[in-house]
Amino acid sequence: MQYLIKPPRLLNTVINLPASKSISNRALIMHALTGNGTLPQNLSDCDDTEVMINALKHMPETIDIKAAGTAMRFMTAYLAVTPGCHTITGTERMRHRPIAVLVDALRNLGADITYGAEEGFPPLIIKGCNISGGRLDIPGNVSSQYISALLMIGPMLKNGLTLHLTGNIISRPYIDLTLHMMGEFGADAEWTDFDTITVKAQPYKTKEYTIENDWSAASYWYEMMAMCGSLNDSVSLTGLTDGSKQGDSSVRYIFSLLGIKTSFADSRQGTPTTVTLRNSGRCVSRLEYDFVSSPDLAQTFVTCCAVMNVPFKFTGLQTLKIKETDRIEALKKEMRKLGYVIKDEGGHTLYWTGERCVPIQNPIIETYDDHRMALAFAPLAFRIKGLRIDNPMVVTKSYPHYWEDLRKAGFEIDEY
Ligand SMILES: O=C(O)C1=C[C@@H](OP(=O)(O)O)[C@@H](O)[C@H](O)C1
Ligand SMILES: C=C(OP(=O)(O)O)C(=O)O
Repeated sequence: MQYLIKPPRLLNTVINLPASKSISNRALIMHALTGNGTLPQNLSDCDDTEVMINALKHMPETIDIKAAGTAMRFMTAYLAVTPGCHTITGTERMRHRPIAVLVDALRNLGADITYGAEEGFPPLIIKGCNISGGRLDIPGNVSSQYISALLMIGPMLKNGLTLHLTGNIISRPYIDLTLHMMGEFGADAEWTDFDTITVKAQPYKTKEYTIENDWSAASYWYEMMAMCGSLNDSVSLTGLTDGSKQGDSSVRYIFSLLGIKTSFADSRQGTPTTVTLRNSGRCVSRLEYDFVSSPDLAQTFVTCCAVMNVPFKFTGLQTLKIKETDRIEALKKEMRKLGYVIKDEGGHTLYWTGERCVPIQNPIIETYDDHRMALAFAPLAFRIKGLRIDNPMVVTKSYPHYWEDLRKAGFEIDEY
């Protein structure tokens, strides 16, 4: 199936964003480790959180985690300290997303995990047992989700846990988010050096918890504001917090360089409120940015900057090739269809010098089972006539009501 997307003339709408899947999936693990208490409120209704809710509720012998990276990594650590024997598997892509760093770390701590097929990749067969914990060196340059997964079981280990992260630490705000939430759930976990984290053997406490909405999802509305470019347009997004611990809240600063102004209805830090976006019409002529702390925003800015005719150099993208698809290749290929020649360097940088090629008429954007391909390309419809998105339902991984929200905002979406 494809969606043909026609934009509205004006963008004036209020959007209730989905809840953050990163916060939802952390809250679910911590809630499960407390053993009781009320379920966190405002959990995301996205696929990646639904698989986690079902896995924790039913604990079947074989857990199919589908395409959810966080759920795969967090559940692996959780199952390692939970009685019972489980196989955890996922989609074809998930069975090719590396997990050896986490499995090695858990095994070094005493966990009983075997590979069900290829060494280093899911499926995993995990027998829960008592792990005493201790100190461990672990690469911090592959996926922060391995670190978060280990940290979250730290309070349950007899000797607590000290992680020494080696290599260039990537996606650091996600580790900080984990530590912050662990503190909210009563754990004692903190950075004790710039590369070392210590978790005390101090159990979680039950906590009533409400999930903040998703700043990564907000990025697509920022992109639409930048694309439509009229001073009379405005988009309001609900449930976001000034001073959010979500790393992707940095989107507001990066988009300020592209002219988008952000204002909070309630300026008290830490209170979820409505955020209003307006376009000032002022924009930098070139953008350089290091996305090592916010890799999920890369697609938003690659698509947006090129179509706004802002040459760019984006670094820190080394993790993009092991996400839902190889995002470096997917971006280069699909942007070429639109007439933009994006180049990569060393597997960690994407840049655009302004070079153009002949665009395809009525282009069909492939989404490669990657929600962010659909989410980031759809806003380009403001500038690209006849834009179609292939397999548009991929958005359910993080933002199930995206297309409904676009329709609400006045987009016409026809199905083919
Ligand atoms: O911990 C998390 O919630 C996430 C961490 C990031 O992954 P990496 O640490 O693999 O970059 C991010 O890309 C992902 O969408 C969510
Ligand atoms: C990379 C992502 O998700 P995950 O790694 O959790 O599958 C994402 O949502 O962009």
